[in-house]
Amino acid sequence: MNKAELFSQIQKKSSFLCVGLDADIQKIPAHLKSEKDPIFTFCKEIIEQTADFAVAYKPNIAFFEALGPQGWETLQKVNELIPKDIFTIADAKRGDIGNTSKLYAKAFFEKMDFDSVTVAPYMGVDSVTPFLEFENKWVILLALTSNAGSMDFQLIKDETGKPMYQSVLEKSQQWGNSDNMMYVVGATRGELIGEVRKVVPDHFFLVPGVGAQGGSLADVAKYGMNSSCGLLVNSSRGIIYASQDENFGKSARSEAQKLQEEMSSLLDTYL
Ligand SMILES: O=c1ccn([C@@H]2O[C@H](COP(=O)(O)O)[C@@H](O)[C@H]2O)c(=O)[nH]1
Repeated sequence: MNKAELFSQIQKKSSFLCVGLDADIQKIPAHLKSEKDPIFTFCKEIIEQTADFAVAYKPNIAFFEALGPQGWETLQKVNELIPKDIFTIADAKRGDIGNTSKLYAKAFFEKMDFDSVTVAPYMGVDSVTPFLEFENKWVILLALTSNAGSMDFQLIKDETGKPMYQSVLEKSQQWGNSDNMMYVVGATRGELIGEVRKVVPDHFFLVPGVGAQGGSLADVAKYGMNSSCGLLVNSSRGIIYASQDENFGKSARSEAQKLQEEMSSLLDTYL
């Protein structure tokens, strides 16, 4: 999916919601555990109930990998189930020496046909560029993450006062552009999102951290929205575990709808 197609979906649905599929076998409703593939059944119901409001789905690969070989099969089946006009993100946080990154890219883009994969920038140019060699596929580079540990490295300033996340943003401009690269920017970072936006005015941000991590959707839009929206805001646990009984799908739908309605009004305000 290209940038224009993504923006068109955002306009059509009045939404920039990404539903995170962090499908934890310990947390899914008890009645699903007797199913042949409980995680698949769970994700299927979540996708069917939320697809009207979502412009992206983000399976976090950890939750599938943790199930062993069966988990990879489940991930593939889940990805195939997602409607083709909805953007898909493999949240895998990959990145290694060039020849290894190349095979990670092949796995997620060719074998599994995801639209995008999250990539860690720490190993630099040769670890990231192999992911950029696939047409209509995207790298989503970790820039300013939502967790407390992001302070350990990302906010360290160099001798000119520039924080490390800013160096990541600037350097990576030499690798990709706003048609094949997005950045992870945590919703918990408040007005720092505006600082990121100043450095990369045209790129999309994948923004985790609303819902369970307490980030403010209004602040994300205020500081981060650009003329093509430029935001995919993720919520995982706040949607998929809205209830853990037989009605979990309907509860997820209702949470997704609430976020979409807020997003619709933010799009009216800022676009
Ligand atoms: O900075 C980051 C990068 C990735 N994540 C991932 O996003 C979701 C958030 O889940 P919630 O339940 O909505 O908190 C999860 O998959 C994380 O691994 C992040 O939170 N922050």
